[in-house]
Amino acid sequence: MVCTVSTPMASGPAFVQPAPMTRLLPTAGSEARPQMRGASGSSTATRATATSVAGAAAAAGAVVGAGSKRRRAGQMPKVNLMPNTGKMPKGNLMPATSAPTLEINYYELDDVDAPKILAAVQDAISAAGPIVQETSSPEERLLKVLSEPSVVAMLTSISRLPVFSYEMGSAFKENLDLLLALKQIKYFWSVPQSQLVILLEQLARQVAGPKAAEAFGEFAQALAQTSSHTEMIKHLRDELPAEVRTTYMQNAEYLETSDAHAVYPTSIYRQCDALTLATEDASTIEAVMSTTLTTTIKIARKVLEPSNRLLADVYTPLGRCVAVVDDKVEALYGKDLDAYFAHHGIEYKKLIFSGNEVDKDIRDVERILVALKKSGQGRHEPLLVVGGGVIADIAGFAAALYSRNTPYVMLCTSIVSGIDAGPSPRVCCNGFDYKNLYGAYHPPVLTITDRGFWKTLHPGWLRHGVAEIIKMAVMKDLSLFELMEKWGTKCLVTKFGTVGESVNDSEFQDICDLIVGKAMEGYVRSEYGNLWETHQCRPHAYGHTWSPGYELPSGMLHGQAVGTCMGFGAYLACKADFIDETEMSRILKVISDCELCLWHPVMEDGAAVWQSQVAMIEKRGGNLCAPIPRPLGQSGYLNDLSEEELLQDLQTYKELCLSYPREGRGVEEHCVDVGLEDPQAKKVAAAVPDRFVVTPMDMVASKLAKAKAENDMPAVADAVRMLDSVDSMVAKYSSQPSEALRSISMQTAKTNPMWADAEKTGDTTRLMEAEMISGQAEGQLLQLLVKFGGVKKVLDIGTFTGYSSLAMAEALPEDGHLVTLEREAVAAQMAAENWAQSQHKGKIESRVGEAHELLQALASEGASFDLVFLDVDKPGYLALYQTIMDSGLLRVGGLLAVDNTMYKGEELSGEQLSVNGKGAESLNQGLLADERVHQVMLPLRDGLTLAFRQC
Ligand SMILES: C[S@@+](CC[C@H](N)C(=O)[O-])C[C@H]1O[C@@H](n2cnc3c(N)ncnc32)[C@H](O)[C@@H]1O
Repeated sequence: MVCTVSTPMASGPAFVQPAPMTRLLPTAGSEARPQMRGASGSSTATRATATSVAGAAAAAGAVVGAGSKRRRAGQMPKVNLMPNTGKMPKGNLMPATSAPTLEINYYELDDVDAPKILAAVQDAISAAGPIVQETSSPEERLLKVLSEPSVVAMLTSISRLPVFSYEMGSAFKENLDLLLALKQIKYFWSVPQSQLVILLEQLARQVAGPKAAEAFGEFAQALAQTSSHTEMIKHLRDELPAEVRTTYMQNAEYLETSDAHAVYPTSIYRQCDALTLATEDASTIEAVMSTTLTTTIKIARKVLEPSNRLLADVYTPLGRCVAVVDDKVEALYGKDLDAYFAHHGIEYKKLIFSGNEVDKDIRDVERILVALKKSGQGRHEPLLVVGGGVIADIAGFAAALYSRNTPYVMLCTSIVSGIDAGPSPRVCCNGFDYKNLYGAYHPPVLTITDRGFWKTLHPGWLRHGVAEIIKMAVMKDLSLFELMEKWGTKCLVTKFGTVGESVNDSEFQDICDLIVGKAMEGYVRSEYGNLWETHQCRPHAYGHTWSPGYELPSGMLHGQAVGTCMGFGAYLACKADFIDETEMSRILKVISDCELCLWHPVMEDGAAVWQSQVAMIEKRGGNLCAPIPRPLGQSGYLNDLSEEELLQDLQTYKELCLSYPREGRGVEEHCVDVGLEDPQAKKVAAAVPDRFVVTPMDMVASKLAKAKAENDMPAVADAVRMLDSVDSMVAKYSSQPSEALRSISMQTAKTNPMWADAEKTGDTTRLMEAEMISGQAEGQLLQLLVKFGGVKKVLDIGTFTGYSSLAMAEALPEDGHLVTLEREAVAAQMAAENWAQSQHKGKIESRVGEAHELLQALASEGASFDLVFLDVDKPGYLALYQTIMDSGLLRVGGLLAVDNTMYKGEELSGEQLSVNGKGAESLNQGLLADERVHQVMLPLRDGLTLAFRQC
């Protein structure tokens, strides 16, 4: 699909086409200048300049001469300019001014003559074909191609065409790929060398077939290997033969005044035009301005396979690609993206951002802007945006803001972005708890939808996206509706032909593409003609009139809420005689078959639904303008619905829905059902003041949340300082350790180099670290437990340098006994040396070996302990725990203390657990499932769990 979006330049009074153009202003100089004409004046000098330049182009064989000019650069509306006769047209009540009006026209372009353009392209391609296959260097071949008279003629003449105009679109509407190439060829002078050759290849494919295109393709690949292929064509001018150079330069000079877009473009995807009318004394000026944007949409397959050139053709000429990528997409397809760009020799800079609704704040947009600046993003190079609806919205908005507008290519990876948010001109972010409060109108220059990405979508997300397809089908396309009736369920089950047997079902593959393409086409047909939302007849707002009032409170997925609103809209359409009952039933059935919600209990709150209608009327400029089908497949608008009627209609609609499967309810209706946070819960939590801050951790979390919301780095630093100080505070206000324990801490702190050597020499079986020591807070807790519990017999599993052993021994009574187990003889030896000076050393018995074996031995000796401290390698935790319990090593009424049960917070981070993290998790689960113990996990240091053996 190739679309040109043009905003209407004029509305209101009818204008009449002007007499042929003449200019009043001289044309010399480098800036594009407006051409101003008075009622009757003209400048022959200026006209002579234009004619002589046009003559030069004609001499080179240009297909369109100066005799056939248009005034429009882009697709200007068919305006009729008022003849400036000084007399008012009949029926006009406005008095005429006697002074002549000055009229400023900005551009002067050639007429579109499709057969001539086509012939010129054919001539150029057949002349260039043999040249690109020569054996000389790619650089030489390119110069030769550019010097070929028919190529010169084609390029210069296309550069003078209104390529974004309605006439151009109509002339080439039967061949959209040709139209797309011609739109860009206009800018040939300023595009990179590679880009021009890729465009020639595309032209060749359209006018001379795949074989001819192949030769250009090979040439493009050879050229892409040269160091200069990213340089603009105009930089080759001095290497061209003199007469060729002169022709190109004269063309450039001519364009400077007739259409500067073509010779000094800031963007090859948008143009401007205006009509300015001024009284002779310039005391009153009436002007209208327009912006014309061009965009392309492709429903494609296997976009990231190296053989697919859609992205490569955009980024090879630039030599690099800067991309904003959704973090979840990066996790799933990051390697494929890396490999794709590496294969094509394109430098790939990826900027990863979260694509969650909660991360759709203006600060998230700002973060993207900062990243773009850091990556040196240029205003000419299209940014690549890869992801779903949220990334499409925030990265598109960042692109709109960056350098006031930067083009971007949207690679849609979700169903919602693939048919709705992706090609949407409405880019935005949330603010002050309002969805999409800030935004701009900035569609991508290229949107690519590849449903291959949908295979990894949660089924709930697919359903939610299907709602948008049904929306377009009901409002715009009966044939799409019929496809959904027939294939909607299968699309859901097979994730649009991306899983199971359906992958090899070519007929179904085509059906899926057709459904996606038609949904997309319906969407842009509704949206692109009303780009700035300057009126409210917006068919794509079907299903979006009443549900905004209850979507958040219900916690429903957007698509599910849209389902309810579409169903209700269909019911109202039937009631208004816009559709008949059969059509209404068909609509409700498709919604229900696609497992979407028709009715949700939240709709019982009629007052809230009415409030939504009131808010919508305000938003829609005082009109309800609720889009509903009229008839099925076409759009109508409901404008009057009183509160009383609404409440009554909701009740009748509810009764109707109850007869549908699941009593009208959807499958996995709510955000939480598909693993997403409930946005309402999030909103409520965000609104909760600091009164819920009751612990230092709460305070840190609260500060960090606030800092995140306000992008406040000093507040982040403050939170970090607090976190760092927690251990010091615990140490400060806990009993102080003995001198012997202090000494063990100090000695152990120096051991790291020694442990590294010991591992290398094989003196230890594992790498030990000074940080393995338990330390003061735990030491004091263990001492307290020994004292409080009247403990006499302690088992310390994991001696290391002897800190926990000595700490507990110090607390034991004189007749107390502690057995400590250690696998590494070196550590056990060091511990013994550390206790050597302590008066409590006699209470300690050290055993060296694998804990498991040592436990078996202790058990066979009939040993039993009041307190067991477990602090060894985590993967063995659960097995050791079971041995301790099953063998009776921990007596009933005894206490088990286990260290590191929160293992580095791995489980909290949500990242994949390490083997140690998994070991800690297994033990935690084991404790939970074991009724013999009553336990509590304390967030002391790395987590310390105390488990009392009750039976
Ligand atoms: C974290 S450190 C113990 C720290 C000590 N409790 C303290 O208070 O400083 C773990 C010790 O257990 C030992 N260890 C690890 N796994 C073991 C096992 N399966 N059997 C015996 N000892 C083991 C290690 O060699 C290490 O010295």
